[in-house]
Amino acid sequence: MLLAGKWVDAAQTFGVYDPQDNRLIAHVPLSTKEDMKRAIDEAETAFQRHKDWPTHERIKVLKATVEYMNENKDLYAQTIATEGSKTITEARGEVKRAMQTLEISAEEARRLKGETINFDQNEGSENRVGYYYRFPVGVVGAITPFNDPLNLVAHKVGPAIASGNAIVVKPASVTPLSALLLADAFEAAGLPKGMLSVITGSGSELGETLVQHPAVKMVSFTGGLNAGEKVAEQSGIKHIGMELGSNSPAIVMSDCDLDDAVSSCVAGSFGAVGQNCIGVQRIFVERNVYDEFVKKMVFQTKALKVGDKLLHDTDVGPLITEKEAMRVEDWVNDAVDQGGQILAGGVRKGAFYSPTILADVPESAKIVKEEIFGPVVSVFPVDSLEEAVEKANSVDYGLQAGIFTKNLDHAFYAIQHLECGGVMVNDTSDYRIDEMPFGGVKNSGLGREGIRFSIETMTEPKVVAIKL
Ligand SMILES: NC(=O)c1ccc[n+]([C@@H]2O[C@H](COP(=O)([O-])OP(=O)(O)OC[C@H]3O[C@@H](n4cnc5c(N)ncnc54)[C@H](O)[C@@H]3O)[C@@H](O)[C@H]2O)c1
Ligand SMILES: O=C[C@H](O)CS(=O)(=O)O
Repeated sequence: MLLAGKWVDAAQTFGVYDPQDNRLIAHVPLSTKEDMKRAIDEAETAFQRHKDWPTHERIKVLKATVEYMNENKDLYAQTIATEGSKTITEARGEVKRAMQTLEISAEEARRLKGETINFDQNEGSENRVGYYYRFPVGVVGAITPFNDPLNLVAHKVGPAIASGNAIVVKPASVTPLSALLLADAFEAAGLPKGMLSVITGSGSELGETLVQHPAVKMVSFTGGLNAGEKVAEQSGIKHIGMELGSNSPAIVMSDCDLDDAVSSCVAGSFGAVGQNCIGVQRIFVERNVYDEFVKKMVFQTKALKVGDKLLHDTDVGPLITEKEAMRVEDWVNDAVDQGGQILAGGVRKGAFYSPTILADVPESAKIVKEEIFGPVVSVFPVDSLEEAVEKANSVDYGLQAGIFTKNLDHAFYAIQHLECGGVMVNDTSDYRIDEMPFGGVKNSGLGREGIRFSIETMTEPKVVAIKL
């Protein structure tokens, strides 16, 4: 088989399929542990060779990468929409964000600095001057999920390159093409050979090799809790960044703009087919507006167009596999068996699952306690903000949360008491700009992404004290 200009044994490849119709769209290398080790060794060699790679050159490569992506943005969008679940409209949005992520990375490269230290604050150190500066850890190992196959890879590669690191990426096996295209852009932009490698294949097979390799000094993982726990166990004494799952709540108070809350919750629950770490999964509505809220949300949800991802007026595409759609169906049926009511949706057709609203679901149900990662949201009436916050906090995740209210006291109570990494006021949890600190507490992860924050985990401070 001819693959990327090289003849390879077909057994050394695996297929990438469009989840919409199971059409084979590409073959990519089924890399081995030896391939991963070779990529890491190349990364280490490249890092050592380019330790003095000047910041202005790093900025130039990042900016040239963005230019290349902009010239090919239709190809990038088409690839995201074809290999993944996103509609073409959502995919175009992701390409724009990925370019922005790399632009911010170039800016943060310029801002990467240390500080002077006034040693004379200590008696006996009056004759010392100095500072600390940040230096790159060396080789970063990155493992990325399927749902944002371009921007979440950019969120690792951008800061790594900006801070002078080499990086080896293991993308999700179902959506590797976007990561490979990103590598093409960096190559076209003149990134020195070996500074970035994308190694495709099985996560469990290659992930262990990547995170345990002694040359890998920082592990940056984004994915589900199960895999994240394995990566954390395997990594050992290394810098580690964990961006994991969630089960995000929205609180709707009666004093809010209800129409705004409804439209935001519909978008936040069903965007990207709900395969979104900060998607809305639970909505707590103050009882005196609960019926009106539910009626309006059901109406808008039923109006969503589910269908062909590549059509511009499609709102919701397929889940990433039919198997995932069947899992979502099972979780909904489990909730119904426990007394839950389906107010909208609840219908599966192949990999498609209609946007679903559940009511009267017991709080002990799996679909309330765990991460559904699908187009299903559960609504609950509450009698007070305190009750809403207590219920919002009653899961083992804490990534982001949203509260709709015009009352500042309510907003600041929620800000103070919600256990999570981000609180959005008058918006849902599904809000992020790529520069802000992003991450969660409890089982939602360790550390923060967002370019400047990623760079901190990919660099080490070194103190310099000069005795005069
Ligand atoms: N917090 C965030 O920023 C964020 C962003 C996107 C997705 N996510 C989470 O990711 C999950 C969905 O993505 P997914 O289905 O691709 O996740 P996943 O955990 O199944 O896979 C994520 C990555 O880990 C690899 N992997 C799987 N098992 C592994 C192992 N044992 N060792 C090493 N690597 C392994 C996979 O190949 C993939 O590249 C959801 O839980 C979602 O919330 C979190
Ligand atoms: O799925 C989780 C993503 O990190 C959310 S976003 O696409 O970056 O906003």
